[in-house]
Amino acid sequence: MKVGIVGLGLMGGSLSLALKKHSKDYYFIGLDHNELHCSQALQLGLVDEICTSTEALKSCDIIFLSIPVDGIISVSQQLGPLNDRCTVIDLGSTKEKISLSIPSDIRHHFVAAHPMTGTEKFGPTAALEDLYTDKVVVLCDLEKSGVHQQNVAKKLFTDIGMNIVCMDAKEHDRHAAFISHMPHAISYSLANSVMAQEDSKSIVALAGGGFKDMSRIAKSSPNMWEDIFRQNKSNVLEAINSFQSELKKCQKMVENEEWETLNDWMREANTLHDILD
Ligand SMILES: NC(=O)C1=CN([C@@H]2O[C@H](COP(=O)(O)OP(=O)(O)OC[C@H]3O[C@@H](n4cnc5c(N)ncnc54)[C@H](O)[C@@H]3O)[C@@H](O)[C@H]2O)C=CC1
Ligand SMILES: O=C(O)C(=O)Cc1ccc(O)cc1
Repeated sequence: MKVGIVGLGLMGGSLSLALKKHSKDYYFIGLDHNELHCSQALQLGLVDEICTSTEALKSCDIIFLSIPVDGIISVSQQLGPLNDRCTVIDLGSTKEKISLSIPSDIRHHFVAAHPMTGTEKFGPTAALEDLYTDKVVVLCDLEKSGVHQQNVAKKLFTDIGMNIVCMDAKEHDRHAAFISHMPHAISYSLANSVMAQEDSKSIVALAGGGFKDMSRIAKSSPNMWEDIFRQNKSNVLEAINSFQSELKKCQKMVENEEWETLNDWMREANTLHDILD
């Protein structure tokens, strides 16, 4: 089975490691516009071969697009005619613009997927063999994918231990804005607001677990997140608005010394972890 991976970073590299762990029958061809990432991917054994154009991927059974979400749209427009059995799977964090932008003559080759797992690290050296194990992958607008392509994607994600959830791309993007994209916007804001007030010495001396937990994802790739905020702009703005209104509530309760109301508001927030844990 020949597998092409466009984008040899955290997601593409981890996928290669997970598939290799599951079976020895895969041969990986990698494509990445960063030469250092290509040599690191070869060195780390993430790919067997590097190619320099999408033309060389046309003989692959499966092609993964694991590059930032605007890149996914441009590459999918350059792929051109594909052989009948080829399945193209994108791993982008947004789904609606991607699903709608794939040229209609090759739309059935595509499966729009979002693995709900990742880290704040990026590049080939961030790849992890178990990143996908026991995690959820959302498959979007699956009725637009060919039957063969649906089956290939479902089998592959199941083989690496993932649980599949299906929904339409529009619905996905709204959920993702609240549960994933807004938390990243908040973490970047937290990091910048603390750095604007505190010098690095005090941050190092005083940073406790809570601050470290909340600012971890502020280390995430700006290139990746710029594209996500652009593609999911209206949902992200709605999510930020709703967060701002909660923060304003907190501000007002402290300002007006409404301690009991504040206590109830925090008790309500505590119940999130009855759902998550
Ligand atoms: N980082 C995360 O936790 C998650 C990321 N995703 C999605 O997965 C995709 C990949 O993200 P990561 O692997 O984290 O990023 P990454 O930054 O670790 O890797 C991306 C790789 O693609 C290369 N690249 C970028 N544009 C390219 C292009 N046009 N042609 C060829 N190579 C190109 C970069 O040089 C880099 O090696 C993104 O669409 C992201 O939204 C999805 C779930 C989680
Ligand atoms: O590092 C974390 O906790 C993340 O939340 C990573 C992440 C980033 C982007 C996604 O689309 C999904 C997961």
